Amino acid sequence: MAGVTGRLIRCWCRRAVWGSLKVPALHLHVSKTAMEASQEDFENAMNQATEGSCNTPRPGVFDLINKAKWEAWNALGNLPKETARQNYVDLVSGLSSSSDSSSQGKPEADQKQAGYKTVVMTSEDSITKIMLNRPAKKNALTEQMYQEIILALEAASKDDSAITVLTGNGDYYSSGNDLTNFTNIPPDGVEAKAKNSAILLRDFVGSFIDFPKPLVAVVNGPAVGISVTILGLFDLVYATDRATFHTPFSHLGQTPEGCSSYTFPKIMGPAKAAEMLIFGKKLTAGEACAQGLVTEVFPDSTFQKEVWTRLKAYSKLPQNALRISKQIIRSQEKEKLHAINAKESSILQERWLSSECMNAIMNFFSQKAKL
Ligand SMILES: CCCCC/C=C/CC(=O)SCCNC(=O)CCNC(=O)[C@H](O)C(C)(C)COP(=O)(O)OP(=O)(O)OC[C@H]1O[C@@H](n2cnc3c(N)ncnc32)[C@H](O)[C@@H]1OP(=O)(O)O
Repeated sequence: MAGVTGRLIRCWCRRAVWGSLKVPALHLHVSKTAMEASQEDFENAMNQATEGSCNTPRPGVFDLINKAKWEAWNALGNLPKETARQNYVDLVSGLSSSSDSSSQGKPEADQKQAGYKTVVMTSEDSITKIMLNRPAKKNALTEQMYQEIILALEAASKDDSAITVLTGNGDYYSSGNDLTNFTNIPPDGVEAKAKNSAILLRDFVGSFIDFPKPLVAVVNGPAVGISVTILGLFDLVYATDRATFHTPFSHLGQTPEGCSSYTFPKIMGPAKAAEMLIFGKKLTAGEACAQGLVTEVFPDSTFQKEVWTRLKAYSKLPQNALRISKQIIRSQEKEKLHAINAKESSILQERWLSSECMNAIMNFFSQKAKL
């Protein structure tokens, strides 16, 4: 903790608390089919799609395993970001359909998809589950996690599942943005960092706005910050009675994102939305349900069983009808949501450079101030 605090104070002296966001050109050549691809192929494709072309020093001659991995990643060369992402998604989607055909007679088989480091993506019973997987850090969202969730949603949108679920591993759903995202200064400066983070935020929220199938949040515990705001973009939100919903933006010198400046007043009315988004009132699961943010609350002891039984039944409904109904509803205001997302992201880009925001983050790390 002393190291983190010292680093933050040094950053503060330089008027910044930002981390180095990797926004390199992304490169990937995928020539194998999904069935031919190995775990290492998936890892290299994922590296390429999230981190860009090989950017680490070549391992020493005796480090045989890492040297082989490095050479495979390096061999992928240079491709534009969008191509790298698309190639990764094609590889993963291909795996999903080939696995489905090869596992006929074993329809219950849980198809775990390779390559992700911060989320676990599985498909079973026509449901694709994306599970946030940093339980020791309360599933706080790192930059890599935002990027992997974007990729996972893109893959889920193309696989043959009927429903997609986002949930968390461990006692938290998510503690929101990982505050260490703000701790290192990149060589190109704090303003560039803020700009790149705003782009990542806009892309992340945009992938929820555009998601074409029914999207369900299985809120397995407390939720904070952006993990709460994006709930307004889900089709169903099931919560354990242990969950709480907290958007402490003013406490952090920040402002609402995830389209919540629009969706929350619409869902719960302006007064209740203001209490959450401006004054940081934390809601219990029951309160969030009464205000329309949560669809239904379940006792923690039976939460997983009841929710998955419900979702399995829903996933048997005709898939095209599910998808088309979702799209009719979303199409009413998709453009508006994108405009709101862009505006919220651009306002946050400014807020992240403010002394209010920097002080709040330093406070968290130096004093271990809890929300
Ligand atoms: C691309 C950028 C996009 C940005 C989009 C913007 C989004 C805005 C937001 O999301 S605002 C919300 C930000 N979140 C917070 O401020 C939460 C901060 N965390 C806490 O207050 C607490 O950790 C807690 C209340 C969530 C949980 O408290 P508890 O006592 O139960 O647990 P610990 O504090 O001991 O947590 C265990 C370890 O996890 C680390 N951790 C938890 N949350 C975060 C986080 N958001 N960022 C960074 N680290 C987090 C915590 O520091 C502990 O680590 P340690 O074991 O190494 O000490």
